Amino acid sequence: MLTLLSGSSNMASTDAIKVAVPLGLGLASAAYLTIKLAVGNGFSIDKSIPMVSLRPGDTTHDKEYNEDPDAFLRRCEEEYGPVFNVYYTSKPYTVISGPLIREVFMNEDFSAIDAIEDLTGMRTFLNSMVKSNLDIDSRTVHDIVRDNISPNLPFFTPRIVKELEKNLEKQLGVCPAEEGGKLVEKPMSVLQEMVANAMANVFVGSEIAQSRKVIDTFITLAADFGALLSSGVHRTSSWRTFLKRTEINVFHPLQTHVRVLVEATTPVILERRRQEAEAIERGIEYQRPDDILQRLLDNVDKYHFVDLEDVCGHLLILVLASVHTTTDTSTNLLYYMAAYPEYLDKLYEEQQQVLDAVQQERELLRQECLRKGEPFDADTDPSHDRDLSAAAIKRMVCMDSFVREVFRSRTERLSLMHLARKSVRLSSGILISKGSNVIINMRSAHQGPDQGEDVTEFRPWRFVGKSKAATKVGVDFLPFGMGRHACPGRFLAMQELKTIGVMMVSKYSKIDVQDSTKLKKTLRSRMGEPADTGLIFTSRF
Ligand code: HEM
Repeated sequence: MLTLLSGSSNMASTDAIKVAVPLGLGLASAAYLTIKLAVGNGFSIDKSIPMVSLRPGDTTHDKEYNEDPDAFLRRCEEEYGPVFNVYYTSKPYTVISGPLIREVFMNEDFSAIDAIEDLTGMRTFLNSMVKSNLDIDSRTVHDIVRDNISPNLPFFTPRIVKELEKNLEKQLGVCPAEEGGKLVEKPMSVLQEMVANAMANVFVGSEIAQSRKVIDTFITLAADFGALLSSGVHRTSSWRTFLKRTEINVFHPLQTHVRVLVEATTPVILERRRQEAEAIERGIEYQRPDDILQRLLDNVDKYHFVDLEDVCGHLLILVLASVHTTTDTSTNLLYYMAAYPEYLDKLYEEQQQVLDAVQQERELLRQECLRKGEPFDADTDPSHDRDLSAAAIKRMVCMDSFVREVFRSRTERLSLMHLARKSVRLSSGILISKGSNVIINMRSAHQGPDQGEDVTEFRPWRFVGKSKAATKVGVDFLPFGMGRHACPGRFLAMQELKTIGVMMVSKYSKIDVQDSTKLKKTLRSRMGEPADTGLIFTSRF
């Protein structure tokens, strides 16, 4: 049986660390975008790869890119074709565009995790929270999500909806039109509470999720992690990097969060064990709590965990991958709703139509039950007719398309770098030599011919009727990567994002941006970049 606690408890206060570089594991590349680095491995040795010309006075391409990423990349593609070299964030990258992108994601010799590790030393930080699965290529967290979260979303959805609703009510509530609505200067903090509580409920169960300390850990972990990471990457020499990594290895600063989770989970696990033993003694079936913590405890051998600290460390890696990414994108979704108010009523109408249809179908089932003299069950209980179930949300195709279009429009144009572990020759004949870095031209993917018309415009119904659900990854949709390493949490993330969207349009008829001059910049903000203007919400009723 799993030992609850090991003897060691390397701890250090993270109080001194105030700098926040928000981060999710899968989006470590996004964190990378927030930091400028002056070291690199050099370009591929293939001299046929063209180098993009620099503007007079520029020493890297950063300035030109940042002024207008689309215009810069269009120029590069027109002048040099699909593969070209740039200095981006002061670092040498070979940009891969169009159909060749697939060859990067489908070839295990290109490693995203190596590229991130090379830049940030992220593994040292993650490994400071866990004791097993320390290999850089470990798939454990991926497998935990794939095996336990994605297939069980319909069961988790009612809890997610309840938490999102409760916290939206608590944080925002009624915003009367006659009072001019309610200004929220930092909408992200509203979403943070909603998402952290929903995730906590799924990950550790409702009892532990009631702990304010646990919720705070879910919220601040990404910031603390980002702070450590950024202090690790502002390095000028390998000596400083070595010192930083040694410090992490010795003091384990993220252990503060592990301790919080261990302390909160220990009494609950002991009580669960007591109840299980009692059930066995009485010969009755033990109702296993349905959360990820319990599933991990039940599969200690499968995932090679060594003790509860280790289980909690893995849960926190999951938190890192999920809470901030989902909070950030749902906040951004609200800014899109503010920017395109003309679409909100259609989204509201869609949800009413779907819920009406579900209600009618359930009414037919009820009549059938009455005819047969059978009692009502979960599928027929009238009090759940208008629940935002996973099945109901799935039928809201306009909302799905809206969210996919937000991702298509917002996603950073150069992203998801990969390091070549071995030299790779692309089908075009170009050689990406071992140790060099490639980066994906998202513009070519997200504004390519597959996207239909007006590819530079926001067209929220672009994907309706096209069998391109927001979770469907491919070379035409890369916010979650693709191939073997594609984000396994996207099903949960999308479920939450769409639920948040549905709740927002049903409760609020209008979302206005506080300072409309800042709106355009906010829509294209990078993952983790705080919006510097608030939102004004007006209740629908
Ligand atoms: C809007 C929210 C999210 C975005 C934009 C996002 C994006 C990404 C991206 C771009 C990757 C890297 C894919 C690649 O290397 O090709 C990734 C990986 C990952 N994501 Fe997410 N993610 C989100 C939410 C989540 C959630 C909710 C979870 C967990 C429940 C999660 C768990 C993971 C894990 C475990 C990986 C590593 C997969 C691997 O290396 O095999 N993500 N994510």
